[in-house]
Amino acid sequence: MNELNIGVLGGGSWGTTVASLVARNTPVTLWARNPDTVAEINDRHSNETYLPGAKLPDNLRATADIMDVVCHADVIVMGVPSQNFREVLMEVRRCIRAWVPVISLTKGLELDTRMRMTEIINDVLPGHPAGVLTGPNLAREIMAGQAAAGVIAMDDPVIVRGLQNVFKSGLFRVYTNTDVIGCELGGVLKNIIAIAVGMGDGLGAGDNTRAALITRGLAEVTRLGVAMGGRAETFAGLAGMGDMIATCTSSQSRNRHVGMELAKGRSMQAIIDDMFMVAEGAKSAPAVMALAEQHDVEMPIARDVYRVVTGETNARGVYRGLLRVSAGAESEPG
Ligand SMILES: NC(=O)C1=CN([C@@H]2O[C@H](COP(=O)(O)OP(=O)(O)OC[C@H]3O[C@@H](n4cnc5c(N)ncnc54)[C@H](O)[C@@H]3O)[C@@H](O)[C@H]2O)C=CC1
Ligand SMILES: O=C(CO)COP(=O)(O)O
Repeated sequence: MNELNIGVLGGGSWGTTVASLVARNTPVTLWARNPDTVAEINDRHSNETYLPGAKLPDNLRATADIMDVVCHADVIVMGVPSQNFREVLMEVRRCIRAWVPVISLTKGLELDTRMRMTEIINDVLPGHPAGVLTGPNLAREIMAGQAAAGVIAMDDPVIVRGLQNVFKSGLFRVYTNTDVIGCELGGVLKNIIAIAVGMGDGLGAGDNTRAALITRGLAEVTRLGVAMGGRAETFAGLAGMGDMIATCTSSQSRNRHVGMELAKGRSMQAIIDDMFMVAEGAKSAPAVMALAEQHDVEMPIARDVYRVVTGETNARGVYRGLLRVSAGAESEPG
């Protein structure tokens, strides 16, 4: 592969992990806004706050100067949370070079506009190829050297194959896809189902219940995703079912953790106040419900999560409701 300079923006769990993967293939610079994080990555090759115990590659360089990264980058990788995505892109716009692709790692929607991250990229940086790297990829596990697979999705089948080589390595298999909408929505929407599963697990639901929630959750996620322009088969792949399984069953998932805490009767605000990492599902829930309404798609599990997250009801009330609902055909909502 010709050497490309990759700029990764966001020094949290996933930005640092993806930068570490890329460092095996090509030069990479990581921008973190916190100077202490930058110093730790450069001097001690660690990021203990977000990836405790992980040894980062010696050739991973970090900087607190975003222009230092963007002005020289051949590819920009965005690893900041969804609600901060646009403001960081506005900075990127100041010196990004022509036609440099921008790849999102972010699994959320912008609350005010309900936009996906690649839509924001097209909005702020028109003409730059936009894509998403997604799939069942829990950061700490990947840093621990366990095998995983992801998907890179872009409209252009040639560019996406070129960028596949930037991210893939022996233990991180990267597939390509041209369904950007489907891949992106798979990552966004599973977070809400993971909150539902966390609530069930926290209330002592059984393995059968979890399997039912995941399966019916995937069905409603697929319905909205297809209504918004994604392909149904994408939701049966790594970006859909794969990420749904990983997030809904892992004790490492922040979204599932939120559900478990809600099951204790705690308020959303109290839970968020105790977390220093992002749980995108709680943030995106209102935007997802608005999109479901706009596209006339029924999402009963997501709606229940939304009602709990906004304090309209509590996890126990929703769980009792779930047991009362009578079922129709499996192909129907509900
Ligand atoms: N952690 C994981 O396993 C995975 C996370 N993701 C997605 O990646 C995105 C980022 O998540 P994580 O890295 O896990 O979150 P995190 O909570 O570990 O880190 C977020 C980072 O963004 C930084 N940040 C926040 N606002 C910023 C701003 N305005 N300017 C610059 N930096 C800012 C924070 O300082 C922090 O370093 C999320 O959308 C998440 O859903 C996707 C796949 C795996
Ligand atoms: O997206 C993820 C794994 O693929 C990470 O999920 P959480 O944000 O719930 O930790």
